[in-house]
Amino acid sequence: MENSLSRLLVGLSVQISRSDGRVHSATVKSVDKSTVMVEWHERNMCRGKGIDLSELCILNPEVLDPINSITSSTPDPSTHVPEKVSAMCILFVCFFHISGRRKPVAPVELNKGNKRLSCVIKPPDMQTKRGKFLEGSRPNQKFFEMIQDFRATLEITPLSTTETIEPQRICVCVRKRPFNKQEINKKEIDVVSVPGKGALLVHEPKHKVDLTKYLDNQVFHFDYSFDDTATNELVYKFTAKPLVQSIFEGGMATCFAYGQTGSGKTHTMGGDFTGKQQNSAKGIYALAAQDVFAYLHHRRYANLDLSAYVSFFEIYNGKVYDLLHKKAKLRVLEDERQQVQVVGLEEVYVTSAEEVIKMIQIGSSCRTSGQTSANANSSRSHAILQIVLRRNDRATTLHGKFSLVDLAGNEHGTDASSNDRSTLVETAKINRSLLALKECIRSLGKNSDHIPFRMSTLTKVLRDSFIGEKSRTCMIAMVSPGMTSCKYTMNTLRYADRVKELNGNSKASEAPKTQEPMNSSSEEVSLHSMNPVITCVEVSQI
Ligand SMILES: Nc1ncnc2c1ncn2[C@@H]1O[C@H](COP(=O)(O)OP(=O)(O)OP(=O)(O)O)[C@@H](O)[C@H]1O
Repeated sequence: MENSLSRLLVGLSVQISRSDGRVHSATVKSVDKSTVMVEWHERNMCRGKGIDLSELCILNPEVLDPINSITSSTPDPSTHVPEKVSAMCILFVCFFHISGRRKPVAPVELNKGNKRLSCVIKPPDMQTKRGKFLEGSRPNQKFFEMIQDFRATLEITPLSTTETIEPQRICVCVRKRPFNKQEINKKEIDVVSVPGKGALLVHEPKHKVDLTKYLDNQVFHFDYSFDDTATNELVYKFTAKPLVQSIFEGGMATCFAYGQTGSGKTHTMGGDFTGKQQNSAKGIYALAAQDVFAYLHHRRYANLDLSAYVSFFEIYNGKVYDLLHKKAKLRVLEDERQQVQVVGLEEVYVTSAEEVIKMIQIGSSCRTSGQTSANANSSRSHAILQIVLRRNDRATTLHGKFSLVDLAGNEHGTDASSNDRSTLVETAKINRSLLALKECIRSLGKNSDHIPFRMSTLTKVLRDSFIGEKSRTCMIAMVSPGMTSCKYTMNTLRYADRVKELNGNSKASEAPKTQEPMNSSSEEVSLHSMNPVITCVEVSQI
């Protein structure tokens, strides 16, 4: 039966429909049960995929013609009638299936019958692998294949390390983390594609009312997009690194890691994990500290006579806890001049990046093991590491500050599964602070006089990050790749998109002109070439 059908169809030019909606011609190569393998040429490559026979018939009703013409014409004695009849039967069944009976078919049955894959036609040894891959069943196999099919059409432009970095007042980036072991074991589907040039796509699996599966492919554009192979060093280079220089020029810099729990915020900021051990030297905190000391020891800034200090604290449920002082509870006060002070916050004088890394380790361990329920709390608290530059004068005047923030998981904003009172209060606080943060960055982007920093403890303690011409902000939105995180991924991207959208629309958001980026190996640059006025934001004692 299959042979007959193959003979009738193989070599035919047919129209095929791609998961991105394109319809184009392809050639039938083989028929296997109800799946028709087709091939076509695209970008100098031979590509192919399997299509359900019923689907092929919808787009190509003329494939029925050869049979019709055979049956309507005078019988040819040389033709093997039983074969033609069986082929006709298959096509008839297929046509019948499409025109009337498809809707009531249960999705499971659709899954079984509608095997569809997209692949680049490769040499025979690779095709064997493809066969094996086809056999592997996974939940939502159809969606998996549709995404693969879509990805095959994407042009990938990897982020080059030599790419020039545009100075921006507000920079918004996105980073996709790789699958973890658990997700691989569960055969999770990767619904996020990062083609590069700041773009990121979410292939949101959806069902039509008749249960037909389709992908809602949504594109987002950011300043930079990092795929799951990006290292912390690469992410740092394009995000926080450009901000280091601004604190030496009297500015306030802030770098936020935003995203769902488990999306990689702590990995990015605090350093990657080897088992349960975190390598604090490999996170953005440590990489920024290294650059701060490189700048501090450079001749360009030597005359400023600056010293570096570190503080590390956590905001949980609107309360501030000092991570460098056994989680001591601290008070946030504001004076009549709107200067905000975290009373008693330990600011440790540091002389090297290694010392900062030690502080990060102390603070991180305090964050995760300071309380019985602290592990759960870590994803519900904001952790803030501040590297402060002070002048070596009597008042140790504040010169510049870099705040690196590992935000609480944003999924609480949409997760209403718990009605436990304390969780609801906690959720409300997180939502409020994330909303306030967005509003403050928005005001910064607009150069607005009114900064709604009083909306939350987070924005109160970061108040000086949102004021002044030299404030610079970077947000790294983290996303998990899996289909089960799709809803949260979309929320993260919409939030980040909103921040970027404001940035893009606002003329005032253009980055203030800074000096040429400093190269530690470059010749000494005279202080005359620097901005003549160094703005100092003084923190008054309350
Ligand atoms: N880019 C990455 N490469 C490899 N592993 C990663 C990456 N990002 C995250 N991970 C791993 O994923 C797990 C969760 O990451 P992480 O703890 O950083 O998430 P999180 O967003 O900080 O979560 P929470 O909000 O609960 O603190 C960790 O085991 C981490 O090592």
